[in-house]
Amino acid sequence: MSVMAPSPEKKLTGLVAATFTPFTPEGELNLVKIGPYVDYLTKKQGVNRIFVNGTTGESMSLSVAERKILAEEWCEKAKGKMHQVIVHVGCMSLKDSQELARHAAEIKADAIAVIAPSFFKPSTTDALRSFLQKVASHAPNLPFYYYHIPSVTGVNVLVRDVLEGIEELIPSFSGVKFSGSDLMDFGQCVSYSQPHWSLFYGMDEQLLAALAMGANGAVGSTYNYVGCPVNELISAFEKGDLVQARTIQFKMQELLRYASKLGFDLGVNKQLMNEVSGLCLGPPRLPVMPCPHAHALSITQKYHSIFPEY
Ligand SMILES: CC(=O)N[C@@H]([C@@H](O)[C@H](O)[C@H](O)CO)[C@@H](O)CC(=O)C(=O)O
Repeated sequence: MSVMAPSPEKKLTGLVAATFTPFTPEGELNLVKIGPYVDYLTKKQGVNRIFVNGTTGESMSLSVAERKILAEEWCEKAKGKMHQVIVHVGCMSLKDSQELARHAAEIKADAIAVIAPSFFKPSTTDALRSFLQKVASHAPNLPFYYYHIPSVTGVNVLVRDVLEGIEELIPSFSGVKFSGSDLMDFGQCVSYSQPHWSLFYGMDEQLLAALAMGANGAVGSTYNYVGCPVNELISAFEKGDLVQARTIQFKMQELLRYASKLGFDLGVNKQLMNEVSGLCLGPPRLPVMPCPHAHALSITQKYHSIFPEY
């Protein structure tokens, strides 16, 4: 199989929303919501890139068949509207991950990402690198991102070590979605990064620090509903207006701090999105619990008091 180097004009930058998976009240996929969801992100949130079937999308609670249907629908509805659709294909099983990688290539996704398996965890960095290589090789022409999220996977390797000579192993390697708090490791990844790679930061509450460290952009759940202010944060940072960038980051932190006191988990996060967007994306899937109504109202009020203009 021939391997295409990722084209520089497709280099990922800016804000990427990690999408929620729309469910019916009965817990089945609710595909009719995906078209309006894409329009909401592009028109109301100024977000033109999506990361689907990730943590926010509850990928690990979905079947392989459901993940394929979702990936297809996201790619279809995003056509001509979104700049990029990245499909997360990581699973506990290597075979399932490879199947999803091949499928992502078939449906012409723009890129794939893979999380570390977390039931049987890779015992060494090399074991993780081998897993990633075996998945990437099933979609050799798609840009490939390693998805680091140690708070969820418990796989706390240094990403910089994962990157050592990685293009010899994975020629399609294109960067990292770094959802960890270790900014030294992140900085070392930036320092080692190749010009065509993208290093995306995924702890939304401290994006500004990652931008200062050299992040090319951000992937996160909150960009579903704070896309506009965070785009302003990035612009302010690029203009060197740190006071304005900090003001926006602090507002986001205030919202998340408030929500955390009420137990900010995926169920609460999804309900906040439902309230703010009006999209009715349904409840989360068990074992994630739906958000208590009173909490959702209280956090939504806080959102509107912090971001009255949106
Ligand atoms: C643990 C977790 O869910 N992290 C989120 C963040 O966006 C997170 O919700 C945010 O920083 C608030 O804590 C993302 O990194 C996850 C993500 O991008 C994804 O859905 O794949």
